[in-house]
Amino acid sequence: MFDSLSEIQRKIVFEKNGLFAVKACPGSGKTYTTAARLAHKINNWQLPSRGIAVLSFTNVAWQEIRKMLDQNLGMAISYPHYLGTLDSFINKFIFLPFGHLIMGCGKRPVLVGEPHGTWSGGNYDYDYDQYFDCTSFSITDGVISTTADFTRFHFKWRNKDGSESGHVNKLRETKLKFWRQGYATQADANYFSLKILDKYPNIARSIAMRFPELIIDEAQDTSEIQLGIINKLVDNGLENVMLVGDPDQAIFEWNDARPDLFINKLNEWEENSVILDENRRSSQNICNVTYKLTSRARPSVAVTEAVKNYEHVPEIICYDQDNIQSTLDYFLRICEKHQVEMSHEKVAVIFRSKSIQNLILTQPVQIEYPWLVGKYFVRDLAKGKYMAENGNVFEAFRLIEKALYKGLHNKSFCSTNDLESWISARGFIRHRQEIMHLLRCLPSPVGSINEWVKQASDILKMNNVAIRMNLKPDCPDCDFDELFKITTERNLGFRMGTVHTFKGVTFDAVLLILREKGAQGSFYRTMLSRGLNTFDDEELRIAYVGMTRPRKLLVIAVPSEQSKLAWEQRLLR
Ligand SMILES: Nc1ncnc2c1ncn2[C@@H]1O[C@H](COP(=O)(O)OP(=O)(O)OP(=O)(O)O)[C@@H](O)[C@H]1O
Repeated sequence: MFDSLSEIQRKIVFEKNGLFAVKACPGSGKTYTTAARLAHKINNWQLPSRGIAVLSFTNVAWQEIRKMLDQNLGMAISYPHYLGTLDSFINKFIFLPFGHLIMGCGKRPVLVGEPHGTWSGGNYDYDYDQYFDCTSFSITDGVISTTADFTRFHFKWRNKDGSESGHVNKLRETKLKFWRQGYATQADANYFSLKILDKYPNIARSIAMRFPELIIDEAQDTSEIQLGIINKLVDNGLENVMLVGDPDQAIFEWNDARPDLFINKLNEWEENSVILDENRRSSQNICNVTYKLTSRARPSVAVTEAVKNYEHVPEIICYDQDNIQSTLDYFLRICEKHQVEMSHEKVAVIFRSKSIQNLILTQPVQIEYPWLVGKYFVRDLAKGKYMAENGNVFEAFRLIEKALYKGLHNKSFCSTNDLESWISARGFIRHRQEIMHLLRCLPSPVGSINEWVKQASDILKMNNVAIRMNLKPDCPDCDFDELFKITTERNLGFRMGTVHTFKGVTFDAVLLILREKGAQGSFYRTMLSRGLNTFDDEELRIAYVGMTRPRKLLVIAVPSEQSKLAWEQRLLR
């Protein structure tokens, strides 16, 4: 692992210390270098109860570091060091042990909402309780949405004159109510953690003692609050921080990413910082095209022997919405012609919008969901049965037991503790037997959901399970497959997913499918003709992350000749 490091990578691995940032282009070995630095540090570590924390943003990203260490050096990370997500670090060392000091609840808080579990709060359509899991607070204490999907809310956040609508205050009250009961979402956990470190500097000092070295991968995705937490640790004695990231790849699922935060840090620590600008993933042809979407003056240099001179020049093609299959066929023919092996590891179809996936899998674009607010356990029971029938009995069991708990106790959320106490009160064996019995007895998950719910209600009654199941009275009936079809890539032979799911991942060949507009509603061709680049707009960064995944083949598909022209003018001229 160490032998193949470039000179500048070696500097990062063996020499750099103190506070510094590494600004790097796609495929420049950010993950590889981070893993190598960690290995080198651990091999020379002298402190028995203090360690290095290596943090990334997604589970996929930190697992990639773990895999690189395991495969290259047979090394595993254990105490006193910590490898995981930044969120998990914040939860474990700040929020869960100390959250009660500041939340107004008398006990250790419980994390709810994704990724910790589904929140099903609220008892009627306009009940603000249902929004607890998709709202939080900003660094300046304003209520914010943590979902990009504003159709989830039954109201507008702003009045016509731009002022905050009265609904926002209702959301604030809901947040305070559930906080006092000890519930918090991940965004709340970050918000409170910054407040904890601010109010109790001793806690910040003890974390800086426990982890004298912090390495943050994908640091371009650090939010203002998370960066605030890192700054607090530095203010309280943390001496070694390495932030490694690429501002051109700052993209965030539910919020505008803030590449400027990383750039500010880079400027603040300029003297000690480093730039990694050799591309170890892609061909020079791909580098020559993709950099044109950024503000950089020159393409990065492709250095990997096996791909750097690969002859295929990225293509931009038009697709027909009603016949996306012909575009797929075209891409697969190119892969075949260039002898790219068709497999999930090597080939991917990547899109910005999930609606493209529906086109590929010929699923309905949108259906109205029949679930009633406050009765989401009906969905979970139906989904559990569907999953069991499709071979995923373990997950189905877990979904059904939590759904039953919520239905029987009229609760919005079932935490691990709730579930454990319920199971121990019922008796473990009886609990398992009853859930398995119900899983078997629930009607077969085919055809009409209305019909299924009627039959399932009777079955629950016969089994003395006292919960009432119903659906929205005026919702059109839908079919099980429409509701729950598990999107399977298995038969397609290649990977398929949104740009966000493939961040940091490498393929040999990529088909990137874009719509006319990004999710925020701006036309790509307008952004391109106005000369905007990845620094100006998150939609362009998302497209950039997608187009920098392949080693050898890149095909970008857009929906009209006009779009094609705009993309060609920017990337291919
Ligand atoms: N010094 C090196 N020796 C061998 N392989 C390397 C080296 N540096 C990087 N690589 C390889 O180059 C590829 C890209 O590296 P890596 O995934 O670390 O880049 P990255 O900068 O994290 O990419 P992205 O910005 O897209 O997330 C990987 O296959 C990695 O194993």
